[in-house]
Amino acid sequence: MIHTTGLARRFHSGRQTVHAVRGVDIDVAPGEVVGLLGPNGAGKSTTLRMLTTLLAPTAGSATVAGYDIRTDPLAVRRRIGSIGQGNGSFDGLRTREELQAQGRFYGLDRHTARRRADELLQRLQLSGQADRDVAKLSGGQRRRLDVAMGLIHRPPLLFLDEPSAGLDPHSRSNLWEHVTGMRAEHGTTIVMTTHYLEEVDAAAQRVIIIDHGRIIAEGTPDQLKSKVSGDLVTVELADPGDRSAAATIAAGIPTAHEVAPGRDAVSFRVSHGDTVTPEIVRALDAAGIRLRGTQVQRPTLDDVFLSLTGRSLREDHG
Ligand SMILES: Nc1ncnc2c1ncn2[C@@H]1O[C@H](COP(=O)(O)OP(=O)(O)OP(=O)(O)O)[C@@H](O)[C@H]1O
Repeated sequence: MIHTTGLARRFHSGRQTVHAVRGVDIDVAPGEVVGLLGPNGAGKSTTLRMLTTLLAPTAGSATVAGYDIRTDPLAVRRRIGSIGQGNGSFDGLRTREELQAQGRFYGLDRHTARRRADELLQRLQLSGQADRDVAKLSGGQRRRLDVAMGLIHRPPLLFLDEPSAGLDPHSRSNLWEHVTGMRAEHGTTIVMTTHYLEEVDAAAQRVIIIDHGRIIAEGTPDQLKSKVSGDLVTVELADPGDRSAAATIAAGIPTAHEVAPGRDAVSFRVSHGDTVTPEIVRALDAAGIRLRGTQVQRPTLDDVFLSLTGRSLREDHG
């Protein structure tokens, strides 16, 4: 669905050259949901703007939905939906009309455009605004209309650049419900960026981590997390006096590392916490050590970024 080779973009600002994207190779298969993750200024939006034909690359090549972004940008545009940062809607129309006009623009007949517009207005909680002037919508309502505009023609490939920005939690969850529904029903391919790591984690099958205009890692969220030092397993002891004996048993587990006895618990890292937990519970039980509980904490995508770069994504995004 997407194939890029050495895709790059630089900008000249004053005397300086900014290498926003420094040659990325991206392959996305039909039906995949891929998240682009990286700190502010990493090059995510620039990459999406090239793939959606809004910006010409300065080097490299890309085909999107079967067409070359350089030679066939119009063919690309007809096959994609794009919900970008700061998409503007046109003023002067009412909300429903605007959405229907967008559907008609993409070749839907009047009846289908109307039906889908009403469905999206309802899903994105804009039914009450259907007959209001677009110019009179609040910021959040306009944002939801932008989202609806990107979805009306049910594109086989959807780009979402920070789709949740400016949406309240309720609208955000409606948006994701609709997007995942589209994928389940129509096999929509989705490429997204979001600052909400939990959204990438929950929705993306594959994550591409970008930093300083380059891809520094990619894989499923689980693959990426398993490259980090592993899951944190904590066993809580009924008797704090058992902690050194428990720590010795934990240290004996193959692959266990960073064994840390606490006041009334012992924690350690292993690559697969869920499989190791029953093993340590059995070993502690056999040694007569009683437990109050166990916990397995999976690393987050932020831990992954931290281990790759020494910086936290959250430092940028709050
Ligand atoms: N039109 C432009 N002129 C000059 N520099 C630009 C331009 N657009 C982007 N840049 C620079 O290119 C780099 C990458 O920007 P980009 O917007 O792609 O990052 P991003 O990963 O999407 O960040 P964010 O998460 O903040 O949206 C930044 O250093 C940015 O300042």
